[in-house]
Amino acid sequence: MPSNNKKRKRKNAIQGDNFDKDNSFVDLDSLEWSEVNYPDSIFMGDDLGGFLCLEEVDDIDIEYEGNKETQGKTIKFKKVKSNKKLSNIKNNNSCANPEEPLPEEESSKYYDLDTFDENILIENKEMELSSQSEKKVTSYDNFGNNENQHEEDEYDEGENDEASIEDEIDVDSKMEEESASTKINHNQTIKGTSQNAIEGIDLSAWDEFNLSPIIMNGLKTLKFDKPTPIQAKTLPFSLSGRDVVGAAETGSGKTLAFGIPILEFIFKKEAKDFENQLIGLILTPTRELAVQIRDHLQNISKNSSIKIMTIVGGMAAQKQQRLLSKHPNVIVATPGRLWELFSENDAYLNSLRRIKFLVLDEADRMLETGHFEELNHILTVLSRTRNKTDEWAEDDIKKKECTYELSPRQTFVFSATLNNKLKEDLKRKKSFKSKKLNKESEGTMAELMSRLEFSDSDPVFFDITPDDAVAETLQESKIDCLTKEKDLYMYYFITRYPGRTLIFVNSIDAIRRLIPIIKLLNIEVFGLHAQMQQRQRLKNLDRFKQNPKAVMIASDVAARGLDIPLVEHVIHYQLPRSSDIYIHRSGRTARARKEGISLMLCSPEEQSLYRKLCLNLNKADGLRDFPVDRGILYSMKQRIQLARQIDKEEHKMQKVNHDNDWLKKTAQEFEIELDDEITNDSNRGNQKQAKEKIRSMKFELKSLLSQPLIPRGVSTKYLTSGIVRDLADRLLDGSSRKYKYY
Ligand SMILES: Nc1ncnc2c1ncn2[C@@H]1O[C@H](COP(=O)(O)OP(=O)(O)OP(=O)(O)O)[C@@H](O)[C@H]1O
Repeated sequence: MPSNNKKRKRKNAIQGDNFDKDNSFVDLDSLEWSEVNYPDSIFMGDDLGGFLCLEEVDDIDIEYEGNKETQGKTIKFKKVKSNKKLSNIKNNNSCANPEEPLPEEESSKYYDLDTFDENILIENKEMELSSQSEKKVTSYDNFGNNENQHEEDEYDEGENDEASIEDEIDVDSKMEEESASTKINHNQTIKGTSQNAIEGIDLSAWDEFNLSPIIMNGLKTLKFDKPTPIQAKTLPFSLSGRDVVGAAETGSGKTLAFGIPILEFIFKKEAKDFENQLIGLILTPTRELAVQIRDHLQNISKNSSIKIMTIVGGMAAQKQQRLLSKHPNVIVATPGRLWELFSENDAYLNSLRRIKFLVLDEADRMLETGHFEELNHILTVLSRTRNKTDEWAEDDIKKKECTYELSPRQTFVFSATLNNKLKEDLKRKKSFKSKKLNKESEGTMAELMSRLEFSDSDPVFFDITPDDAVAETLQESKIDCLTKEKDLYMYYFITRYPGRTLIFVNSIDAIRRLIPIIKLLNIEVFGLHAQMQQRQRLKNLDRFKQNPKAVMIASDVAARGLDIPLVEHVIHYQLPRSSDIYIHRSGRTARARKEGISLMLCSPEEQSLYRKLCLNLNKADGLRDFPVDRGILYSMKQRIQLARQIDKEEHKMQKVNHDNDWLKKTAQEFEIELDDEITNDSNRGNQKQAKEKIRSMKFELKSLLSQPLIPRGVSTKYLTSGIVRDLADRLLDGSSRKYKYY
């Protein structure tokens, strides 16, 4: 054992288990030891004789050397290669160490999601996963396995997934199949689809745009009888070749405002002119949004031979490489993965330089940490002035001369939240063309705009965001309550107004704390945050979409752009850090002129943030108080308290089990016989008691849940004046579902 007075634990020391035997012997002190965490109770009271801590090391094999007499006397250590790392990561993801549930106060501590990009966390983990699985795939290749094997490995992340999710992730595979099939002549397609098109929908409002039959059929099938205001305003310009910057409320149809001109450009051409050419690049801040945009564009161009693909992190890079080799016409991407795949490939970089359309969706979010660096690289590649100037010189980007003439490119920038300063500049037709910017402009929208190198000296700018920046059909409200009462009011709202509800929190710990409690209360609930595997994220989204009464607890990874059909309510369990986040979170409901409620749960500690938000949102009078029927709160409180208690006890038990398992395993490895006292085996009786307690509490909760919620004493329901009361009343009598379209 090493001489530094520390006991060390050997890990992965099973001979012949995934080990590469060709490695040579090593000196143990030269290895990367890492400290082992163990429960404090383990060595309590022992005379540890100078013991400091336990350390472990991965990928070491032990060999015993010597002849018959001396066998086992000499130990040698070999550094070996193991593929256990991948399975460790997988295990860590699928079964986190049980911990004590966090108290509300703690789990409500803020991660500043304006600056903290969860994607970076997951990206690192996934990069590791991805490179591991790629290595695995490559090694299969060496053994001569066929491509089907790759398919199995692509999402090698543990669980068996349902077909629906496979479908969702795998729409890109359809591109693969389609590109292999005979190319479709667009005129034939038009004939085919018009026969299937839904009759009886008047599309005359679209006539002025003279759209191709494929898109008209798509609009008909989707029953989009007229353009939304942002579409009506921007299409005449974007279709005639102008650059456009558009700001419009959430859910107002911005995707087609930038999507139609790209598709139209492709459909107006002969298939042979574009079939292998990358025409459009759409950059988005999140993966789910990229997948959603691709689906939306595919839906509108059904039965055409257009190839639209997503390039996003969290999905197998190998597969995305393979799809890229099929020459997509439109790529919807997150900047990070796009840069990862394109930066080392000159052919890809050249195809980027030739694009005819560049779109930045949710442009302002792209400025945030985690996106801007890669976006910067991409814009440097796309820059037309780069070869003539050293203004944007960047060491790590290959400065290859373009040997061909760059064709004109249209640029579209869209968001629901462009800042006021930028709007002012755009209104004043301030030119962003390659102007020198001062230090303060670094990383701002102004810098981004100048980097975009619009073809227009003044891009067309439309700002149709309402004064308070949220949809007219959104009813905004708040409940003032103590932090510890938030669970109760959340439960009150979701039971009193059942409907598809998205609950936003500011930390992943809060998601982990709330999900089991809501589950115990018999409500179907899912989580969505960036530390989740991409596959699990899509799966949860899919399930949430399928159940009209489901609840999803999400971090702000779900705040931008996601178009989930009929999200009726958004709850801000914790206040958003900025008014932009508030707008995007709330914008997950009340989309496409449908009604929706946004409810803020505001604790006393959040009051000053609340006032700032109202100021920025032009809501001098604040938000309306949501009417609460206090009569039934008492019975709800009992349920919530019981659910929280059960959850706490379950965590406690899991933790004891987990510690015991760890201890036994460790002792086995060291061949130490453990005392009953230490292993907690003597506590078996306590464990049994705890189980019994949980069982009886669950029984009690079940009985409470089966009883109707009866108001206690006289109902003290009070209703505030105005629209929220009206909406709450209408929600109660079920008459609020009026679906209006533009
Ligand atoms: N012309 C139309 N008529 C009716 N519905 C439409 C029309 N255009 C788009 N929609 C629908 O409106 C919804 C919102 O559209 P979209 O996702 O493009 O909004 P958005 O403005 O990009 O929102 P966000 O800012 O939240 O990303 C979608 O379900 C879309 O199918």
